[in-house]
Formats: sequence, structure tokens, C-alpha cells
Amino acid sequence: MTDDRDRIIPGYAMHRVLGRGNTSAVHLAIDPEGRKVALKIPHLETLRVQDAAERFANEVRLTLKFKHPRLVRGWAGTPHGQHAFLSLEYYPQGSLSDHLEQQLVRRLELQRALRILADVASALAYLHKQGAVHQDVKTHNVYLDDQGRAALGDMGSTYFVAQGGKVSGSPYYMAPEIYHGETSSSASDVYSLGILMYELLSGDRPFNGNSYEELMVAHLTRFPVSLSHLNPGVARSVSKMAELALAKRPSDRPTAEAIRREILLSLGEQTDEERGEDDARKPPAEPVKNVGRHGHSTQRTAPRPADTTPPPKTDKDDEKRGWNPFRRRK
Ligand SMILES: Nc1ncnc2c1ncn2[C@@H]1O[C@H](COP(=O)(O)OP(=O)(O)OP(=O)(O)O)[C@@H](O)[C@H]1O
Repeated sequence: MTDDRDRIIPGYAMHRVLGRGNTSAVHLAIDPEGRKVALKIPHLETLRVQDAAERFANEVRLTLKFKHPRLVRGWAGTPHGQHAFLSLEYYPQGSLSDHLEQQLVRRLELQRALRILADVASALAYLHKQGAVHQDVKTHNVYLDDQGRAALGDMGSTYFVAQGGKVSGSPYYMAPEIYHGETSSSASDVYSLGILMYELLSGDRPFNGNSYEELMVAHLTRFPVSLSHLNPGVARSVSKMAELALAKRPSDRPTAEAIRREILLSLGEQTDEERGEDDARKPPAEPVKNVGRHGHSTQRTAPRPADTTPPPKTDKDDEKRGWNPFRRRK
């Protein structure tokens, strides 16, 4: 197999590197139809390690399968082999995490933050309706367009509940039940959305720590200050939703759809504004067979009953290099 730098994908003209993640390099490219696309090419190392290769293949399959205006759209892809790639809708503004890093103040302007949060909630509501769990909601996986709209990306860890999948997450966003070693669910996505709500509307994440263990203790035992106290501009109804989203028990959390509706109401918008678009882009009829998806540091297959095994350290980057929450804001 050739070196990472020499790899080309037939039919695509590569322009420049947009970014590099742990799994892949993403290039700005022109596809065979003349569109500007974000072309994701897995590192050779990714293809060599079975778990990582399967995670990439899962991302390719599910990105191409799901279609929703608030999900990063997949144009084409090859899940396996030397020419594995995923061609994605190009977001010139990059990720929300890039955007926050460029800002002096981490708190976004209220309307802007609410719009982004409503979009992420919309993407999750769609996925949950399809019976899927995303498992990796975080600023790094939210992309922004020129109109201030957002789309959720990175389906690498996504799985269909009916088929089960490996539990994973990013420690800053991970729900208590995942720390407890239990299965993930739509409610754990809602918890991650709650963290994102605090992050964007207050300018800080509700739970912090200098180690994985400190973060785990924070998620398991602490309760955040009310969001409307931290940012008086936030409507009480939205603040309440964020607090409920961070409930320690999954069954106490609202749905992503309920959160979306509350945010849209506070924006003064109709709550069914995307129904037309949703209908236009048909959801998948069936769950994907043999998904074989794998999370960052997958420890077991869900769904399974709760057990007492220690919580997984679920970020492969942290596993490889040792935990350092300040190395990257993922
Ligand atoms: N659709 C897109 N439009 C514009 N830029 C993108 C797009 N997708 C990815 N990028 C850029 O490429 C970078 C790497 O992408 P990404 O984080 O998805 O790679 P990865 O290797 O899958 O990530 P991970 O580290 O989670 O495995 C992003 O941080 C972003 O800057």
C-alpha cells in the first residue's frame, strides 16, 4: 500500500487539506460532478487496525444511508480497502469546535447558539426516530454553514438500537450510565446535547476535571447551576430543558424532539419548520445489516444489562497518548 500522502481517489481532484483527525485526513476536492466536497480519506493506520477500519466503514455506510438537512450529507464513498473514502458536503466554516477556538469569548451570541442547538436537536430527533443512537455529539462533530445553520456529522460511532453496537463517547460529553459501564441510548445522546447547551449558552462546560477520573466523578455526582442563572438571556423553559437533559437517570431526560421544540419556541419559530425537508429526504426503510460499527474505545456491545465493570475510557486518542483533557476540545 502506498504512503498516506500519495493516496488518490480516482475521479476526485484534490485541492488542499482541510484538517486531519485521528482516523482520517480531510481534503477539499472537486468530485466527478464538479462539486466542492470534503473528501475524507482514512489514514493507512486506520485501515490496518480492524476496529478502526470497521468504524470508518460504519461511518461511510451510515452517512450515505441517513438523509436529513441537519446531518452532514454524504455524497459517495467506499467503506473498505485501499481506496476507502467518504465524500461529504463541504462546510467552508468548518466545525463548531474550530469556530469556538477562534473566538476570544467562548459563549456564542444567544440567537446564534439557540439556532445551532435547535439544529443539533433536530438531527438527533431524526436519528432517534430511525432507531439509531449517535454516541458522539460534541462541538468537534458539528459543522456550520454560511447561514448560521448547523449539521451534525461523524457517524463512526452511530448504531441501530435494534442491532446493538459498541458503547463509546467522549468523556466531556459522556452520560453517567456510560461511565457506569451500561449501554448507551437516545437518552445518552440527549445528555451530550445538554452539555452542548451549557457550553454554547454559558461559555463553559458544566463538568470539568483534570483527569478522566475527576470528570467521571463530576458527571456522576455534581449538579450544574441553572443555565438561566449563568446567562440571564436564556429563557427559563430552555434552561429547564438543559438541566433535565443532564438528569443522572436516563428516564428523567426529555427527548431531543422536546428540546428542539422548546428552543424553537424561544426563537419564536414554528416547531415543524423542517417537516417539508424531512419528507423530501426519505429516511432509511430498514436498519443497515452488519453495521459492525465501533466507537473510539469500544468495550462491549449494547444493549446489555448494567454491570459493575469499571467505566470504559472511551476516547482512543486519550488511550493512545494518555489522558489530557486540555490537549483537544473534543
Ligand atoms: N464536511 C466538512 N467540511 C469542512 N471541513 C471538514 C469536513 N469534515 C471534516 N472537516 C475538517 O477535517 C477535520 C478532520 O475531520 P474529522 O475530525 O471528521 O476526522 P476524523 O479523523 O474522522 O476524526 P476523529 O479524530 O474523531 O477520528 C475536521 O476537524 C474539520 O476541520
